[in-house]
Amino acid sequence: MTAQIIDGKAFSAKVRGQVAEHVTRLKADHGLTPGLAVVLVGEDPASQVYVRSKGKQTIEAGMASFEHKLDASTSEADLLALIDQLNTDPAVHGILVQLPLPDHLDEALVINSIAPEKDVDGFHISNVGLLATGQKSMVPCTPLGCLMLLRDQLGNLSGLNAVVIGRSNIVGKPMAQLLLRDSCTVTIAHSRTKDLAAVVRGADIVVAAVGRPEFVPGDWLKPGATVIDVGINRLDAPEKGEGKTRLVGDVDFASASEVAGAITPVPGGVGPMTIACLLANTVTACCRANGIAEPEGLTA
Ligand SMILES: NC(=O)C1=CN([C@@H]2O[C@H](COP(=O)(O)OP(=O)(O)OC[C@H]3O[C@@H](n4cnc5c(N)ncnc54)[C@H](OP(=O)(O)O)[C@@H]3O)[C@@H](O)[C@H]2O)C=CC1
Ligand SMILES: Nc1nc(=O)c2c([nH]1)NC[C@@H]1CN(c3ccc(C(=O)N[C@@H](CCC(=O)O)C(=O)O)cc3)C=[N+]21
Repeated sequence: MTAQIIDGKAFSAKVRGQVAEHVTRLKADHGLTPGLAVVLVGEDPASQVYVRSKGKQTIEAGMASFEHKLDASTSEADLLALIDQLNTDPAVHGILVQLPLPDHLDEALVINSIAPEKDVDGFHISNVGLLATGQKSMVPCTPLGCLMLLRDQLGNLSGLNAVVIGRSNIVGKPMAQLLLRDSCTVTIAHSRTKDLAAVVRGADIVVAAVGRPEFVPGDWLKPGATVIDVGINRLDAPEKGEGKTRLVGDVDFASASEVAGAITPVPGGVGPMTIACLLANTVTACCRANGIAEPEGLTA
C-alpha cells in the first residue's frame, strides 16, 4: 500500500485564506485589526526562523504583527513587565512567548502571566484546565492543526483508537485531550511505555511528537492507519552540499508510507498548520475580546 500524502501546506493556505476573510470583515464592519505580539528571548537560530515566518504570515493575513526581540540575558522582571504591557494593550489580541526560554527564566511563571484570553498558544494554566474540562478555551496551535487535518481526512473520529507518542504540555497532552473530546479511545505513550511497537500497532490514528528523527518505523503501524508526524528534526545533509541540512519528522517516512493509509510529510505537514492555527486563534481572541461572534471552523 502506498499512503495518501496529507498536504498540510495546502490545507494551511486554505485556513489562512479563511483567516484573511475574517480579518477583512473585522476591519470593515467593526474597525478592528487583530494584532499578534510575538516575544523572542535570545538568538536561537531555529526560533528566529519561526518568528520571522509567523510575522510574515500575520501581515499577509492583514493582521498587525508586533515583534519583541529581547537579549538572552533579559531578566525575568523585564520580561514580565513587557508581558504586562502587552496584556493591557488594546491593539494586541494575541501574545506568544517563543519557547524554550533561556534557563534562568521560569517558563511556567512567564506563561501564566499572559492574560488567558490573549494566550493564543493555549499554554496558560486556565486554558489547559478549560480544555481538559470541555469548556471554551484557547486551543494549542499544533494539536489544533493536527485535529483539523485528521477531521478533514477521516470525518468523524468517534470510536477510533488513537495513540499519541509524547506527553509534553505543548503537543502530546493537549493533542490527547482533543482526540478524547472527539471520542477517540486515546493512549498516551512516552519514554517509559513498554512495547511501544505493540501499542502503536493497535492504533487507527498515530500522532508522533517524540523529538527523535525517524523514530517510528513502518512495521509498527497497523495497515491503513492515519499518521500525523509532528516532529521537526534537522539533520546534516552532506549529500546536498557542505554544511547543508534537511528536515525529517519523528516517523520514518519511507517505510511508514508503505503501510499507512495516509501520512503527513515533513516539511509541509503539521508545521504550516501550526502557524495557520496561531493566526486563527488571534482572530478568535479578537472576536471574543470585542463581543463579536467568532468564526466557525477556525476553532476546535
Ligand atoms: N510542527 C510543529 O509545529 C511543532 C513541532 N514540534 C516538534 O515535535 C516534537 C516533539 O516536541 P515536544 O512535545 O515539544 O517534545 P518534548 O521533548 O517536550 O517531548 C517529547 C516526548 O517524547 C517522549 N519520548 C522521548 N523518547 C521516547 C522514546 N524513546 N519512546 C517513547 N517516547 C519518547 C518523551 O517522553 P518522556 O516524557 O517520558 O520523557 C516526551 O514525552 C519535536 O520534534 C519538536 O521539534 C514541536 C512543537 C510544534
Ligand atoms: N510558544 C511557542 N509556540 C509554538 O507553537 C512553538 C514554540 N513556542 N517553539 C517552537 C515550536 C516549533 N514550532 C513550529 C512552527 C512552525 C513550523 C513550520 O512551519 N515548519 C515548516 C518548515 C520550516 C523550516 O523549513 O524550518 C514545515 O514543517 O513545513 C515548525 C515548527 C512552533 N513552536
